[in-house]
Amino acid sequence: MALHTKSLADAADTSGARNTTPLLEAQGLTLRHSDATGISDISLSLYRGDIVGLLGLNGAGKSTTLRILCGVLVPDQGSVVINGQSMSDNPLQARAQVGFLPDQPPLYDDMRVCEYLTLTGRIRGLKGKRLKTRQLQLIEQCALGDVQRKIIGTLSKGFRQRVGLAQALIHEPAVVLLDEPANGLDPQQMDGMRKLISDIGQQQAILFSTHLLSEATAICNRVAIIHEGKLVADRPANGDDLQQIFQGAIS
Ligand SMILES: Nc1ncnc2c1ncn2[C@@H]1O[C@H](COP(=O)(O)OP(=O)(O)OP(=O)(O)O)[C@@H](O)[C@H]1O
Repeated sequence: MALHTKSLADAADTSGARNTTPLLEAQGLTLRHSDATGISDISLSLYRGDIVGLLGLNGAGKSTTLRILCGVLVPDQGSVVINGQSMSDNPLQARAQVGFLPDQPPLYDDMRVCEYLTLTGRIRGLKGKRLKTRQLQLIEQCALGDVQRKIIGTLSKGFRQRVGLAQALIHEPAVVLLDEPANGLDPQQMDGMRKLISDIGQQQAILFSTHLLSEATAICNRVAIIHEGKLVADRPANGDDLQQIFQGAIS
């Protein structure tokens, strides 16, 4: 796994990606919930080929950050630009370039998997041959072939996550945001999810949240540590000091 992690980091670093415009640029994001919790002054950039783990404990602010980045929440302060489109000035154009898998996948339990992918594709503006092609690609990529005719409500947690991921990817977004995609999966399903994230991260930029440092270092080229609403580190995932930094931040 260490070798795999290194190859991902190298792929991102040797592609010249750092010389290009970020696919996602967040500056000074601040949001206070009614009870004064939330996030404060979070800045983050993602480039093509980045797979970044947003690592933090329960309540650290991971979901709040991801929801702001995908345009579901509006921050009190700060800005988000997705592939050159400002989330505040051009929200439709910016949101069209983001795929989001929330912590609870937004599924319709009484639909079949293939019907759901048709629906979510249409919502994202796909139709005709393009829609059919993307459905077929995602059924293969997310290994949904055996369940494509099944009712979503009958699927296991792992397959529900895969369907949720497929809806996040259907419009080929520049930026993919995943809120604890491996949560509740068994080790085999977790391996499958990691492989999927590694595959899609080659062409896009991915930010996913996790509680686990091991999860982040397994597939990411960078790890951003969030604690009590603040970003306390943003480092290469293969840095020897990550464990120490994470322990220091949360103790
Ligand atoms: N809608 C809301 N209203 C009030 N407080 C909220 C709301 N959403 C989140 N919070 C609070 O903001 C803080 C950050 O929550 P958030 O869900 O972003 O954390 P998280 O890192 O995703 O946590 P977890 O790992 O448990 O999902 C927490 O203290 C949470 O209770």
